[in-house]
Amino acid sequence: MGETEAAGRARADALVLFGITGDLAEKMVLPALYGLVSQGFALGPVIGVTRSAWSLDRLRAHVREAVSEHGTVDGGALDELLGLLRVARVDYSDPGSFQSIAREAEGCRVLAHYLALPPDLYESAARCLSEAGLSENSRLVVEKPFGHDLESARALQAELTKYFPDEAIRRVDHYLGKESVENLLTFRAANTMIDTILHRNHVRGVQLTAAENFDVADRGGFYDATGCLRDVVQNHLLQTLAYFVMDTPRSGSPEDVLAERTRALRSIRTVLPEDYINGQYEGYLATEGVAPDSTTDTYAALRLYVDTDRWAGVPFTLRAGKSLAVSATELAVEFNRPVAGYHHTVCAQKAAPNLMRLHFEPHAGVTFQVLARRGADETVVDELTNKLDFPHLSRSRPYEHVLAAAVTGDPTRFSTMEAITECWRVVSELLPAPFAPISYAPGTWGPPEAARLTSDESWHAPQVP
Ligand SMILES: NC(=O)C1=CN([C@@H]2O[C@H](COP(=O)(O)OP(=O)(O)OC[C@H]3O[C@@H](n4cnc5c(N)ncnc54)[C@H](OP(=O)(O)O)[C@@H]3O)[C@@H](O)[C@H]2O)C=CC1
Ligand SMILES: O=C1O[C@H](COP(=O)(O)O)[C@@H](O)[C@H](O)[C@H]1O
Repeated sequence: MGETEAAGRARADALVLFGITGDLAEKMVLPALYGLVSQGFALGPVIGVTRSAWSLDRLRAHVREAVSEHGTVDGGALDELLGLLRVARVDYSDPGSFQSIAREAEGCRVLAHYLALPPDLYESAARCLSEAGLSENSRLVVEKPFGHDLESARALQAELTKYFPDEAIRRVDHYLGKESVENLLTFRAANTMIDTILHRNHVRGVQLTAAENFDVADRGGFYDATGCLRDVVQNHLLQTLAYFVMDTPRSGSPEDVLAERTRALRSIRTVLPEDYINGQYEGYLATEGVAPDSTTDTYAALRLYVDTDRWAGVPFTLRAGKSLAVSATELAVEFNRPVAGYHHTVCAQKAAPNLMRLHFEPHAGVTFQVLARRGADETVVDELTNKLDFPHLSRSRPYEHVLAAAVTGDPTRFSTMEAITECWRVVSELLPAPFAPISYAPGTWGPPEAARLTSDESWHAPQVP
């Protein structure tokens, strides 16, 4: 292992948390740190970095409140987390001020710097860390989004690698921390009967839906500059798809998993504008922080193809959106219909196709939908479904995995630069949006026009209990 690689992989003695006072920290990062401590994860000091003159007591009160808001709290674990906290005050225009971090991290050898900051601060934070001598032997973890398009992602990478080697940079995509998403690979690789039929010879189409039944709420400013395609499709959905279509890696080593996942992304064809539908829910323009004439997408649907021997020619349709009918994430595999001409398949040809639905949220599991003869009349079939729950996968909290990996150095649960480059490339023809979004009513499934992207002019609505 070379020196920089060792630095990129070494376990961090301390977590340096930029943006500890912010929204993401409050909603995700702090509850996840509590979760890790309560599970016995060996977490070192957590150095909260802020521009404000927060005392340690104030930070502890903030963390206590953030953690308590997210469910029942075990006093012992919370006290343990509060005991790990330290606070450092910085000024992003003064690299010298970053010595405050060095003082709090005294005695620590490897630092994991987690930037839960607005993305336009990544570069100055990385530069100040470097100038303060805090980049050596350390890791830089940056939140999403990584760039706004292919060009800006490359520019950001060029800036960050001036201060941290690529091996020491981790780019967060919390879907890579979801066990139900990782299970796509396990489920296929471990079940040969399933893996065998997941092939262009048997599959008519695949649909991936990530629906949310709530609106952009108080994130109008962020969302209006981002839109649905950039917010969840370019990253979360493409990474999920990669887990589904990738070849089984030779081993579970980070090198092998990352190489196959990236190879899968590379094999996704760039999406053409005619294979894209964008939408905007009615009422979006009245959201605080949204431009009155905004054309930002709150819904995106697209059709793409995966150019591998296994998947060539199979249409994959992806859709995501806010203010839709339900909140659910699901991947539905639609199998070929039976051949025509046999009396016992006449009804079956018109019935629903065989489906395998892989549920990620709200409850992980798999549902099989098959046909069986109804009774005396051999030509009549019924649709039967059977669901297997994966309750242990539903309980997973992705930020716990992301933070644990930030500390341990495991790169598997992050996006590589190559993967990010491929993801931006896949949607590059859709940025900026080639047409204005189609309006849709909140609580529906988005623009009906998107049905034309699917193999049968209809989407399989995700199943929710
Ligand atoms: N919020 C969310 O739900 C999600 C957020 N993300 C990503 O996480 C990151 C953080 O997001 P979020 O927590 O919402 O961001 P916030 O706007 O809440 O900002 C986080 C912290 O950054 C510091 N900060 C904010 N603005 C400035 C500024 N102009 N100059 C210097 N410091 C500033 C503040 O800390 P202080 O003043 O204490 O220094 C603030 O508490 C972003 O990259 C975002 O894209 C990703 C997924 C979801
Ligand atoms: O990154 C984001 O993801 C969430 C959806 O995440 P999930 O784990 O709840 O599926 C999305 O709501 C948000 O807009 C986006 O920024």
